[in-house]
Amino acid sequence: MTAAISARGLRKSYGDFEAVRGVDLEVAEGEVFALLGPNGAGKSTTVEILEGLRPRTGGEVSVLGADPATAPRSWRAGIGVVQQAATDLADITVAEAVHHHARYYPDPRDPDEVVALVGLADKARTRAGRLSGGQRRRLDVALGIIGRPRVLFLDEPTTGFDPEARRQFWGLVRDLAREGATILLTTHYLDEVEALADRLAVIAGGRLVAEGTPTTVGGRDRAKALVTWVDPDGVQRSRATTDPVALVVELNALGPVADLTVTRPTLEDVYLELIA
Ligand SMILES: Nc1ncnc2c1ncn2[C@@H]1O[C@H](COP(=O)(O)OP(=O)(O)OP(=O)(O)O)[C@@H](O)[C@H]1O
Repeated sequence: MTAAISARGLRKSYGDFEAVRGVDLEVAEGEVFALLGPNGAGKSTTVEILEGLRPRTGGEVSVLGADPATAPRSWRAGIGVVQQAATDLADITVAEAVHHHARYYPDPRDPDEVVALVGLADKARTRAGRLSGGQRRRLDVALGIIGRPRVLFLDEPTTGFDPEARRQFWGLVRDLAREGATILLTTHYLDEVEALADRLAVIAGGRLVAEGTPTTVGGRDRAKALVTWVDPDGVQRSRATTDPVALVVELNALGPVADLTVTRPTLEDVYLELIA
C-alpha cells in the first residue's frame, strides 16, 4: 500500500493545551478516508497540519511524500483544500473566483466545467457575498478541486447543503476518487461517512479511539442485533443476540410471530458509544 497521507505520533499544543495527543494515521492512495469526532476533538487541527497550514508540536507527517511543514511551493499544487472557514472573496463573482484560482495551478480543470460540476452554473455571475450559505460552500468546493488535486482535504464540506446538494456532492466525491484522488474528509454526518468513506477514524480528546471501515468500526459487525416481535398472546418481546437468524428460526418453530424486526447498531450508535 502506498500511503498518500501518513502521520506518526502527531502532536499539537496551543499554549498549555494539548489539542492533538499522538495521532497515527495512514491513508492509502485513492482512498476516501473520514475523520469523525465531537466538536473540539482535534480534527481541524490535524487536517490543517497535514495541509501545511499549521505547524505541529511533534511527530512525523508525510503527504504525497513530503513533510507539509517544509514542502516546496510545487508540492502545494497537488493539494486541494476546503477549509471550515470560507475564504473572503469580497465582491468577485463565482466565475471570476474560479477562473482566478485556476491560474495558480499548472494543470487546472476547466473553470466553467467546475462551476457546473458543483451546481453553480446559474449563479456564475453572482457575487460570492450574495450566495446562500450552501451555495457559498459549493464555491469553496469548486476552489478546492479546480487544481486537479491528488490529495483533497474536505473539512465539513457539506455543512449547509440541502439534501439534494449533498447527494450531488457525494457523486462528485465518488467521481474524484474514481479518477484517483485521495480524499480526507471530516464530517459530523454519519450517513455521509457511510456513503463515501472506504475507512474512517474516530478522534476524541486529541486521540484516535477507533479506526476501521463503516461496517466494522468499533466492532459494529460483531455487535449484537436486537430482535423484537409480538407473541401470540399480544405481548411485545425483544432480545439482543449475536445470532439473530437462529433466534428467528427458534421463534418460528414455537408458532406464529408477528411484527418481527431485526436491528443492528447503526454507525451512529457505534460512534456515540465510542465517544461516550
Ligand atoms: N488557534 C487556536 N488556539 C487555541 N486553541 C485552539 C486553536 N485552534 C483550536 N484550538 C482548540 O483545540 C481543540 C481542537 O480544535 P479543532 O478545531 O481541531 O477541533 P475539531 O475537532 O475540528 O472541532 P469541530 O468539530 O468543532 O470543528 C479545541 O479545544 C479548540 O478550542
